[in-house]
Amino acid sequence: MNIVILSRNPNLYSTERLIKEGEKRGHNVEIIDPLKCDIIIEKEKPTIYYKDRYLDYVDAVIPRIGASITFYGCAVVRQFEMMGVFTIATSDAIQRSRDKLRSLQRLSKAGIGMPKTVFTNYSRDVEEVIEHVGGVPVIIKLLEGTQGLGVVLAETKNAAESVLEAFNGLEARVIVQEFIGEAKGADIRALIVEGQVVGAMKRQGKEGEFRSNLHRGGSADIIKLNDAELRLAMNASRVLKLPVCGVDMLQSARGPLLLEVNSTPGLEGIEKATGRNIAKSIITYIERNRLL
Ligand SMILES: Nc1ncnc2c1ncn2[C@@H]1O[C@H](COP(=O)(O)OP(=O)(O)OP(=O)(O)O)[C@@H](O)[C@H]1O
Ligand SMILES: [Mg+2]
Ligand SMILES: [Mg+2]
Repeated sequence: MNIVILSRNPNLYSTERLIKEGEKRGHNVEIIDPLKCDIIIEKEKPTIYYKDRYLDYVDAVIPRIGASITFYGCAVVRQFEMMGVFTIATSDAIQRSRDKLRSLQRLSKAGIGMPKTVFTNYSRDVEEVIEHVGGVPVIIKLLEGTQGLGVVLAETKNAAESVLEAFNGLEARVIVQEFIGEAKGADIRALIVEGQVVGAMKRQGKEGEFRSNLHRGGSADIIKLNDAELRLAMNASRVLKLPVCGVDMLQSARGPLLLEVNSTPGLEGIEKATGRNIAKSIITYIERNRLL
């Protein structure tokens, strides 16, 4: 099979692992920078031009699209879809998952537990907003943040007010969320392939840090999920139509609460914490499904 990894950086752990496992199984795996693709649209002959050739021989794509190039990256994935190429994440699903508000709205409708969340357009009635989520402390989050940047813990009403004012001044859209103190600075990342959990880790923020992101200095350990956690992870993958994804959740007194679903989950943390070969699971998933 000819497999294309859409990525800007060939040296990332995840990219290297996918190439290695793909080649081990006899596939030709190529990395293509989506920003260097020209999308050619005409009647009934969609194609993609890359460097000096047409990408008309590709059987499957693995999008690894960074948040900063979502628009262009998704346009390239969509073009592959139009060409009948199998993708492990559709352009629509990637785009939807990048917006936390849009995702949470869909997931709440599907009955998935989550921290109570408010989206508001102005900062005047901060008191009411804070009341909606049960009082301070509250979490304030940029809708399109990643790696824990743009996630703020406001411990007092004054702090919440200032943060909301600052984000408003920058015209940055945010959600206000109930702070789940029981999580104690930890969260769970479940890695899903083909709709099933193939590995899970608990990430613990460093001392004094409420964010558990590995990029913020957190550490990770393998964890066995209970039934409620397994169900939540698989439901989230199904609702957002992301058969391959990373589902983040918090453990709370009222059971697991969904934080977000990542359409391009990193493999390094989860493979190292669990000892599982997740790259191989992704390749075998492609083998089983591209002919469907
Ligand atoms: N409502 C909350 N209550 C308690 N802790 C929270 C809450 N929301 C987020 N956190 C903590 O902050 C971290 C970052 O939040 P979140 O995952 O929403 O942001 P992100 O920037 O999108 O991160 P990622 O890199 O995983 O995409 C979480 O992993 C969790 O540890
Ligand atoms: Mg995120
Ligand atoms: Mg997260």
